[in-house]
Amino acid sequence: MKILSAEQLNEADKITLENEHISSTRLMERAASLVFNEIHTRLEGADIKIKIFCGIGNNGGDGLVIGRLLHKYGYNVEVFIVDYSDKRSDDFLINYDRYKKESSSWPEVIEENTDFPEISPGEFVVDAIFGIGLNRPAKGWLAKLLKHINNSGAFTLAVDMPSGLFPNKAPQKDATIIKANYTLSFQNPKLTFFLPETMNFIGELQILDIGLDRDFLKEVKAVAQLIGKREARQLYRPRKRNSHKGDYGHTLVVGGSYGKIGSIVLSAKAVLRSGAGLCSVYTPKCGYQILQTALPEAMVITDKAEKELSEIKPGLEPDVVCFGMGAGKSQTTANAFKALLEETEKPMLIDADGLNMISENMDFLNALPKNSILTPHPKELERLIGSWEDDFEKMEKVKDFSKTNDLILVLKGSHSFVFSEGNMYINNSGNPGMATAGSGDVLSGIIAGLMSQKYEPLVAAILGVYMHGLAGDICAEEMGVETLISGDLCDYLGQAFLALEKE
Ligand SMILES: NC(=O)C1=CN([C@@H]2O[C@H](COP(=O)(O)OP(=O)(O)OC[C@H]3O[C@@H](n4cnc5c(N)ncnc54)[C@H](O)[C@@H]3O)[C@@H](O)[C@H]2O)[C@@H](O)CC1
Ligand SMILES: [K+]
Repeated sequence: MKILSAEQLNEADKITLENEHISSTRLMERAASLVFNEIHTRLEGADIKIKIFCGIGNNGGDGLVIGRLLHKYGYNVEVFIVDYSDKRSDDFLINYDRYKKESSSWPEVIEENTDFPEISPGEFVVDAIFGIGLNRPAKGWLAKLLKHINNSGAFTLAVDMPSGLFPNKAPQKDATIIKANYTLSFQNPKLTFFLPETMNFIGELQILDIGLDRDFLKEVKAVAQLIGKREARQLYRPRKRNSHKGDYGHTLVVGGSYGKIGSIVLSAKAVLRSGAGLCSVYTPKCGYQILQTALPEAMVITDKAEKELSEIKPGLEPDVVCFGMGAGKSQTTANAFKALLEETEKPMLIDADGLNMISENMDFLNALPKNSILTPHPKELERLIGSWEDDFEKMEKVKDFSKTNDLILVLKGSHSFVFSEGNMYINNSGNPGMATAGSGDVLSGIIAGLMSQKYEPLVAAILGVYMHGLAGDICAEEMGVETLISGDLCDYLGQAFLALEKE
């Protein structure tokens, strides 16, 4: 699904009105009716107190339509106009009048010195103060009102966006923002919903298709692509009946050091579980028995050194090399890594200490085969590209870094991001249970395993990240988020592939 900016959504809005020959009031009625339907379906006429806070722009107009419909269906609803400016939008005014005509009660106006209405924890609040039109932080009494709603403990539903959040820029550090339990957003998700600093304001997210112009939406260049099951399924290639293990490639996992052999056990297991035909592991001597015992399906080749990688001479030609997990970053290992980079021509996957060694020797980037994949977590990323002011600056820096160096970057996080050629893909699977030791080693293995099966590196990265999250989701559903450990992610990959294929 495409993630669009406020400007693009406004453009889509305009084009829809022209092409469908409808008024903006009609479009507002359509969008807000969908919100009403969602509320009505869930509340089923319950006698719960509903308070709707409407701004004076079109988000407020939506709120008034929702209020009118709830009123019509007999709900116990109170509407408040948050009167922060006299620049009321036309559709706000039309719906303000309609509300007054069709409902028995008039909305209450909240201004600078008005006492805020009391809100109790059992009530239902609809936040229709600001949507994508927010152009500066909420200040003064307005900020106090947002805090008052947040402190009430009431269930809060945000219309289009939680008020106070910008769709495509970072909020100020001390900004006041509605902390929604649920967000019903129109047509396309907004970038801010997926960034670490702002994602927690959204609560649960649902996108409502308000029927904006299909052709425009198809053509417009997305700010980013959100990768869900539908998108992942399109990337997946089922196996042919008539095939053998050679068709699925040979992955070489290189890494491990004394005390950190577990990391490559996890990566190699994920390589095989994601469908690679063969997996070899190159490791210091101390890893030999551990690997052969823990993972008899993998072949093991050892370095001449006992406890660290000193010279990477596997004596085979793999389809893909997956490097770095548990490798350590001694000078000896760094030299061996540099030599490996220089000898390798096919795109590689670099993780963990491989990334740290690059950060300490940025010239290694020149030797990295084009289209290789780097999989940093935020700390590793900071070592690679330096610090950033906010999430939006971070995204721009990563985009530039991946473009300049001709590589694919997977930024791991609650929503992992994949960057390639100036494009951005946001993963929508996964859960907090996956914040556990070794989860990244499994991800590297999955992506490398897919690369060895001749998935293009970018496709392997996007699909791999999705499958990793999906395995985690299935797993968490069965065992809970606390209990999930990385080995489980490998074990549940099979169920994830089955779930991907199922409608
Ligand atoms: N674009 C679309 O396709 C559709 C949009 N609709 C609704 O329209 C909304 C956007 O409406 P608007 O563009 O009128 O914008 P909003 O209703 O989000 O807010 C706009 C008003 O607030 C003012 N403002 C912004 N930040 C402020 C601040 N911090 N303090 C005080 N005033 C501030 C602006 O100058 C503007 O007058 C969407 O979020 C959605 O709810 C829907 O009605 C249907 C279709
Ligand atoms: K809102």
